[in-house]
Amino acid sequence: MALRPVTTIPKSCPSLEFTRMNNLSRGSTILFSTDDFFAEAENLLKDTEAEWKEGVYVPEGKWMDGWETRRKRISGHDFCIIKLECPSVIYGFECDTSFFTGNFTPCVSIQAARLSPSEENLIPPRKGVRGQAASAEDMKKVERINSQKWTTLVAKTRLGAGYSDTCHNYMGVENREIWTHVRLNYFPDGGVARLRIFGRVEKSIQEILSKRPDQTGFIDLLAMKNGGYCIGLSDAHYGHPRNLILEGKTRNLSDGWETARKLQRPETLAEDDNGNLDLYGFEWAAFRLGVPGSVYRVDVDTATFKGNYPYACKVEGCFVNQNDDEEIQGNIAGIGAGFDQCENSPWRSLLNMTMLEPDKNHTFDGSSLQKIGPISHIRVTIFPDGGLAKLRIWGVPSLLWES
Ligand SMILES: NC(=O)NC(NC(N)=O)C(=O)[O-]
Repeated sequence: MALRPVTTIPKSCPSLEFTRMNNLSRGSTILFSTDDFFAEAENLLKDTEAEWKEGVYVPEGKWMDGWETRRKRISGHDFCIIKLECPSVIYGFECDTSFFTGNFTPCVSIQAARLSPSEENLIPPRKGVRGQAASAEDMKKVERINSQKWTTLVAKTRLGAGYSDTCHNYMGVENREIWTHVRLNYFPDGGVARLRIFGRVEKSIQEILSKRPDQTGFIDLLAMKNGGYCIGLSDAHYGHPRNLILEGKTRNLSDGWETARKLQRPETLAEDDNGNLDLYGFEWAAFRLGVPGSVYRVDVDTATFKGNYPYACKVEGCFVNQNDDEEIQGNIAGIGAGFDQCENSPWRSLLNMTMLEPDKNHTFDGSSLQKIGPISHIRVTIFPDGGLAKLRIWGVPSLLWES
């Protein structure tokens, strides 16, 4: 069956907000917390939405899905230290207080540091057990980290209670330095359900090349762990496109990018006399590659998308000189998305519109890919809607060509 594109007016690019970026809490670890009395700090980093369990109590009190400390009866305040999986630039945070209504932390501040392994070793081994608090001795050890190492990214800020309209508590960050650790300070105590750390991994090209997983010598130029991140999208109703660039196997639909069904779609689908199916729209997501390079293979994986895989997809690339300029990225992300080619669009087709199958990794290389030279950004468009599990852009960093 042939594909017959219909023209749809491209949606405008959503504003370039930090919440579109990777959630760096995935893969991060709690190294220390002053107090885990009601619920352990590890809950802050879970990649699932916070839950409420009506009527469930544990020996310490009400079961809560977050990090909740006891009501302080001594001086001081609670804090925890988080180790990021990779050195990263942080663009913003979300302190999600879901379900903490009478016990949320009234104020937080957030700091970050770039700690050497010997500085990290000053932090005592974590126990992380509900009902316990750090000993005075462990507190002293942590305080040996020079306080000058901690840069305040978010000054003391009041939080909203954990009701659906006030729980999000988004906080932007201007500083673009590279960090290895984050410190969340509660003033003075209480609970937060999730701390989402939005940003991008920053690794040297040498480090990226030293971990080439693929026999062919290609690296995934787009992978989150190599520095790729989302710069714009049309829809993320059930799953965010940042999931496409995560490492590892897809467990279920929540690990992928999934859009809503198109509510304005026709009541019945029709084929014309030549057997062409009328499509009725598209959705797109654009990314900056972690490393600019030439692409040799593209994997489009629909794993676990069985009744909701897209009918077809296409992949485009472009090369932008100032490839980390946030304003430029915001401007190019949605240009000419869908079927239309705008005159001023920098995007070139890498993989022309191709039909997809359910629950399958599709590999495209050789003559299925257009030769468009080195690129710094990638955009995937799906027709008309649905979801993808993973997108892998295998290639050779352009720096290799230059040296
Ligand atoms: N009902 C409560 O939530 N009480 C306490 N918290 C827990 N988790 O029991 C508290 O005082 O913050």
